[in-house]
Amino acid sequence: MSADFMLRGGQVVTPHGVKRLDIAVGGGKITELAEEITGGPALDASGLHIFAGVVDAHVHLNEPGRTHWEGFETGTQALAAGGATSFLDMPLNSSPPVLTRERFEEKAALGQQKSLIDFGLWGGLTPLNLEQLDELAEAGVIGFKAFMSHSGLDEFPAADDLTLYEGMRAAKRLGRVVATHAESNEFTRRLTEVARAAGKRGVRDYLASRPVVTELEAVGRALLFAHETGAALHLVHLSSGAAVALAYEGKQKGIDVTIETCPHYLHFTDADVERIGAALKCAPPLRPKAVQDDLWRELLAGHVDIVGSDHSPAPPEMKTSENFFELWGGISGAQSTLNVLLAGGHHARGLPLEAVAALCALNPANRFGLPQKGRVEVGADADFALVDLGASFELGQLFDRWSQNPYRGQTFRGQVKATYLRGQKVYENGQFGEVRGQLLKPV
Ligand SMILES: NC(=O)N[C@H]1NC(=O)NC1=O
Ligand SMILES: [Zn+2]
Ligand SMILES: [Zn+2]
Repeated sequence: MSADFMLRGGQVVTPHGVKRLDIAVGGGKITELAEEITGGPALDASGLHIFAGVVDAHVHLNEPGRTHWEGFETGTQALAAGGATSFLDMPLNSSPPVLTRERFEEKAALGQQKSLIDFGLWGGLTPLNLEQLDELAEAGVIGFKAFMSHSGLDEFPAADDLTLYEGMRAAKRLGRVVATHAESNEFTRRLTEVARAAGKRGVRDYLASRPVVTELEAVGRALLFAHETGAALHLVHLSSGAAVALAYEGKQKGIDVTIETCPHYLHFTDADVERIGAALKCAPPLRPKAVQDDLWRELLAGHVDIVGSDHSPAPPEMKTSENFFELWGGISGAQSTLNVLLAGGHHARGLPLEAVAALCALNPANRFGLPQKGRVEVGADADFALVDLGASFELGQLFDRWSQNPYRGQTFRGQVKATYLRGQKVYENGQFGEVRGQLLKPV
């Protein structure tokens, strides 16, 4: 196929290392990678690193039903500005949540109208919809998301043990992954009740109501069920090095498990929650520095598979209260995953660039059945994030729905200059292209 254009002169971050390569793009795909490709037209990428577009496996865009919290338009602008070319949307906090084929089709249609980048949809696994998992798989969900503790929304109830176990049996049969929010319901609910009954309402009281042991207990149980059912398990947003270590032990014993953490656990600590407040409330909560150090150690050892943003904004009135327990739990981070991995990972801790690319692009694409995504290789989609690796900057221009973004004003080294989706420019210098995303189904 003749090329539509070339990207010339860039340092290309391939799964096999960083190389000075030219890239030819034709029909939205990468058609050739070579040290020198002649012909034109060409874009000059000299001085830049070319990463595969980020595949953000964990995003809440809340449309339909809670578009005013965050929707496809602003949410995907933020993602694209952060170098993402695809994302996997969670079945909540859109309302009603994606528990049936009908809700899947509804959200898929909205995304195809409004999303700037490609997207897949998670379906829910709750006690309400065990009977609908087959139709969701047939419709094309990436996998099934279950909460092991209260989700924050009564319309998406937590999966009790039997629901989770039966859900995993079904997922195994259907060839889909089960993703779990792993915090113990028993533990977190009781600790919350006791604290609130005693009139506690501060940041430290909230943090103390969700200690690491509540995460470890749930991770252990999810691993047990995955072991017993043979299901593929994806542990979302692990917040502690100990939880990663426990899950990695399970993986080494042969459990089919992947391990996710989020940029906020890598970039912020409990001390930041005290300083910044509501914008950093999340569950599981941010941890002390020593726990964060453990988490980085696990990540640098290669025990973390995926870094996803868990972007989950809410309107300011839900992020404003004298009582920290009453605030919405969820962090706005769609735009800054690469920044955190490049500054905190590559520059500060020596994380190789191909490991950065694996964590936020290649590994999620592989895990969730998207072989055309997440890699700069011939035949893959021409999805790129063009990065000025040496540029230090203050993150000021944020495109997500609300201003309560804890990354505002943070300084990073490693800046996304432009993003290409299937060969089309979707973002450059604060401006967005006319591109529209397509629905991704796992193969
Ligand atoms: N419902 C929802 O978005 N919950 C997310 N927010 C958060 O802080 N943790 C979550 O799981
Ligand atoms: Zn969660
Ligand atoms: Zn989430």
